[in-house]
Amino acid sequence: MEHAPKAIDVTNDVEMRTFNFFTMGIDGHPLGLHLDMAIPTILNNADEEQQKDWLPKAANREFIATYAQTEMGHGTNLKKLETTATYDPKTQEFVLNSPTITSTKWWPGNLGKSSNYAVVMAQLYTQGKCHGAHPFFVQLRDLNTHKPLKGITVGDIGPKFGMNTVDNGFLQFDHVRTPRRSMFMKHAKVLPDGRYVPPVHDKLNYSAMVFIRAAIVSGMAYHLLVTSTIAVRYSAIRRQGEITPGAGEVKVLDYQTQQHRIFPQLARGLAFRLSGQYIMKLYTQTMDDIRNGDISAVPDLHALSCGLKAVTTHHAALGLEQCRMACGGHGYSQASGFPLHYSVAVGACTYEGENMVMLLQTARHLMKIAKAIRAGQSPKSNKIVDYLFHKGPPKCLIDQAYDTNYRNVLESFEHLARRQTLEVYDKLVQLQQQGRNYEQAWNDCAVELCKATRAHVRTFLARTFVEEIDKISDLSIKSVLQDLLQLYLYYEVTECATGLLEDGFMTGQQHKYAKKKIYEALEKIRPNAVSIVDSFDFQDRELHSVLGRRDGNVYENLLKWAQSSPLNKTDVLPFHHKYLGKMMEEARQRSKI
Ligand SMILES: CCCCCCCC/C=C\CCCCCCCCCCC/C=C/C(=O)SCCNC(=O)CCNC(=O)[C@H](O)C(C)(C)COP(=O)(O)OP(=O)(O)OC[C@H]1O[C@@H](n2cnc3c(N)ncnc32)[C@H](O)[C@@H]1OP(=O)(O)O
Ligand SMILES: Cc1cc2nc3c(=O)[nH]c(=O)nc-3n(C[C@H](O)[C@H](O)[C@H](O)COP(=O)(O)OP(=O)(O)OC[C@H]3O[C@@H](n4cnc5c(N)ncnc54)[C@H](O)[C@@H]3O)c2cc1C
Repeated sequence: MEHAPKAIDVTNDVEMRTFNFFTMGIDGHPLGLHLDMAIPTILNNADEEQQKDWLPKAANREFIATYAQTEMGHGTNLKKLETTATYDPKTQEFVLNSPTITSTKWWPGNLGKSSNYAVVMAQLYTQGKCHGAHPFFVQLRDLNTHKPLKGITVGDIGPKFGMNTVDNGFLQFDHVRTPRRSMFMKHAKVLPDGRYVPPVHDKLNYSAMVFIRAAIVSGMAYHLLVTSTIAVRYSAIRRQGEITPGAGEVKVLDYQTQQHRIFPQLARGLAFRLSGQYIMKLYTQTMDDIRNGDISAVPDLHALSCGLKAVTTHHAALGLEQCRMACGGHGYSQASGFPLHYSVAVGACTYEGENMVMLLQTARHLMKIAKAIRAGQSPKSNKIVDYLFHKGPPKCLIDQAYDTNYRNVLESFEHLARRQTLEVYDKLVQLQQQGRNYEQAWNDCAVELCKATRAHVRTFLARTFVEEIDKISDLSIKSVLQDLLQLYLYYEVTECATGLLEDGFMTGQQHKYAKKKIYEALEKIRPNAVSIVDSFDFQDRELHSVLGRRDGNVYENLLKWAQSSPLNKTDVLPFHHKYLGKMMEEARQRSKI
């Protein structure tokens, strides 16, 4: 029986339970976009009167709304969205139109068959001028018959890589009229006579995307912790091969390679959860500030949410695949749950802002800071980026005898982020001095810009993990989490080793030291591994996995699962005699000739 120390209550909180509702619900939940994007849009973009009208009905589920922004021809470049909303002052209505095939709204979740309302992002035209993409709250289907309203063509976009129980849909408008007040009017407005009133910040209409980007960080934590649970539990019952000849087959979890494959995903899951809580708090605080007229935190929130979303989704996608591969053949079965979790999780690398584009958004923010640093300005007491202004130690100190609170490791991450940020900034300047325009220079530095963002986000994730573990008072829990923290930090050191070795900051000896600390951490985590994942208290139904069952009865239940397949309802299927049986009979006849 695996060692069972005290449970660790890391993810057993309401939010993660809520997340499960969202995420597992996303795979087939008709209210997914209603809850995740339509309601946040109403909360942050509807004025008081609109909120009074729409919010109670939305919360009461008197209708189902989606978030229809992406079009067949454009997802990233919102400036080029083609759906138009043209104001008609005579009737005080907007006319929504899909002028081209590529303007067809394409991808919105639950649009195909479930939703009867949508937040529609459209280019706003009034008094002959285009004011860019703005959100409108539009009814799509009759509330009683659920039939599409006049001028609206809507349907499902067909099977996808995953999430095939979500009716992602398409939507076309043929000069559909909607009242002036269907435009979200908290930030920008169009007056009855057609005059446009601009918002205090032209990106406040994008807040629903920011909410999801922030929420996705915890979402990725959830996916990593779920799949690590499956992989750890299965690896603790699966026996295969011997370590000591003649001593009997070992649990595959005793192989160092198995630990090196799974435990870092566990550690990253915790790291992402802690940063996920931070960014969600920053989102909530920023939305409150905006309500009070203070938009100062908007750029920080945008930059951090884009970077965290891109990094955590990427690592979650890789980590889930590692957990699957660690479970051998049964990991490839639908019975494992991995296909479901993976196909839901990896969608987040694309939706809510494709990862490359998100990394580059954060890089825009970093380049502004680099410019200020090169201009000799001092930091503006912003804990997320202040370290970039500081001069860290000239050499890596991770192998010093005492590294209180991993200060030396954090300074290594800070060094890499600082160097990468400033070097790519200097290259940007140099290319422009050589005659390239800014946009071309930017594109020629894009890969290095993405690296700067990754290094910056790594620093944030690591610092947050260290700070949050330091706050834990229960020493038995703290010691277990410190093992995971040690693994996380030194694993990240090896992951960015090229950057640390490139300028001689870290030595090969120190890289070897980092690896030693990883192997040490793996050994310390091994006896607690099953208890750590059990402490997450995921229900078997959440895991969707025969391999990850809490009772560990994999083999009996794997056979039961297989036998329940429709294919096994009868011993001989009709197709046999119709095709294979006939083919073999004919072959036998031919061989007798
Ligand atoms: C009950 C509540 C319980 C709590 C719930 C939490 C539970 C906790 C646990 C976990 C929850 C997990 C949930 C997981 C989620 C599952 C559900 C998922 C459903 C979602 C399905 C998918 C939906 C979609 O995909 S919606 C469509 C998404 N599309 C995009 O993201 C488009 C990407 N493109 C853009 O955003 C923009 O085009 C751009 C940013 C790339 C470029 O902007 P643009 O204006 O076009 O041009 P640019 O010149 O680059 O920018 C100009 C300046 O504006 C700044 N800026 C841009 N965007 C923003 C912004 N959003 N905010 C602030 N500032 C912005 C930019 O930095 C530029 O500034 P600068 O100063 O000039 O640099
Ligand atoms: C599962 C799922 C659910 C979705 N749900 C919704 C929804 O509910 N509502 C909604 O409105 N949308 C939704 N989407 C659409 C999603 O938001 C878009 O797919 C996403 O924004 C990317 O846009 P795109 O698909 O047009 O790709 P593109 O923007 O065409 O990008 C294609 C490729 O080009 C690269 N690229 C594009 N622009 C740049 C650039 N400036 N610099 C560098 N590289 C660039 C990208 O990195 C990407 O690799 C969903 C998508 C998926 C997969």
